[in-house]
Amino acid sequence: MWMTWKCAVMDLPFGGAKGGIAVNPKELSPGEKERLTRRFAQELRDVIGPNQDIPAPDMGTDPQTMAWLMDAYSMQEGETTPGVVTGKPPVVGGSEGREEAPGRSVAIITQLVCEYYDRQLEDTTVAVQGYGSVGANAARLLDDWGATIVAISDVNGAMYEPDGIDTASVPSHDEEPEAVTTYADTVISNDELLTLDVDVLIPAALGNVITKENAEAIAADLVVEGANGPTTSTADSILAKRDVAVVPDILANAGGVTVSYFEWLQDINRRSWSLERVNDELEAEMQAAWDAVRVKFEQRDVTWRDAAYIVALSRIAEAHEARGLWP
Ligand SMILES: NC(=O)C1=CN([C@@H]2O[C@H](COP(=O)(O)OP(=O)(O)OC[C@H]3O[C@@H](n4cnc5c(N)ncnc54)[C@H](O)[C@@H]3O)[C@@H](O)[C@H]2O)C=CC1
Ligand SMILES: O=C(O)CCC(=O)C(=O)O
Repeated sequence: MWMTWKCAVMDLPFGGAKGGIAVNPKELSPGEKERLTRRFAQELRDVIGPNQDIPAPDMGTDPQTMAWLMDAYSMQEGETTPGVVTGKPPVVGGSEGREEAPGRSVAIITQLVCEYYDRQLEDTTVAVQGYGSVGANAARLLDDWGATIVAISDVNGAMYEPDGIDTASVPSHDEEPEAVTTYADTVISNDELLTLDVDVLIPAALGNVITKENAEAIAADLVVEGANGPTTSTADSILAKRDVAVVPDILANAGGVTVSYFEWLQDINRRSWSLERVNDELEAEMQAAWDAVRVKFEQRDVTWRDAAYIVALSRIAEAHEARGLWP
């Protein structure tokens, strides 16, 4: 479901996804779907071994996991099928820049939304929950671009430095798992991080962390969603009433699916792109999606989330109409 929204808001003609396979499940009969799912789980089990847990998609998965998925599927096909999953290591058909892409898109959108509200990044304080693929890459880019990152966290708690953290010196989840607090002089809890008085809050770890219990206490002016679904719908309404701008996940972290789309293009064309090209094209796609959402935000006087849904749903409706599926 996330992928449908993200592809629609980014305008990507793409069926593949990290952790998914490049078929549209809607085109499969229930029997085919069940057969494929069972075959795939068994193949994955064969590749990673009987005593290993199959990792949940996304959080905790890494490029190697995606290479296992490609291998499992390719064994069935009798040939290497790199386009079947994305997020693979570049050496086996992955894309340069895919790992950093969701964090990069969060940083790009944060910069654009700050510009929109006439806020210079140099004068902007940011707190980031989660210091993994999404959170660490977003924090480091915003730090490079001049923002002051005052708090970052992992599952053990948060590092808090009101004068700004040198994000390059704190290892990300991938570099040294769950190490953030061991590098901190001042440790606060994840709950405290969420209610810090900062300009921008980026929840980039888990879903459902901004809830009706803490929405009144969110002190940031802007929330940019790095994780999928970090804000419950009740909390979303509370934040809207309080005029806290919330830029939704389906736009902000869509760099992941966008570079997955680039990866798929590279795989089916058997041609790899440079990191520079990936980053340039990602920036162009993010700018275009931001512009489309901003236009609806202004025209319809809705929240950023509703504006993104309007863009996505209009494109889906247009595609249905073009196919003649509706009278
Ligand atoms: N990696 C990707 O391609 C994309 C990921 N996302 C979403 O972003 C979120 C984060 O994913 P990744 O960065 O890939 O995961 P990751 O596994 O690289 O990092 C997760 C981070 O969250 C921290 N964390 C875990 N439980 C926590 C808790 N209870 N409280 C605070 N921090 C906690 C971990 O310690 C780690 O620092 C997830 O919601 C994921 O669905 C969204 C789009 C793309
Ligand atoms: O790479 C993709 O296609 C999906 C990325 C992802 O995990 C997400 O957008 O939630």
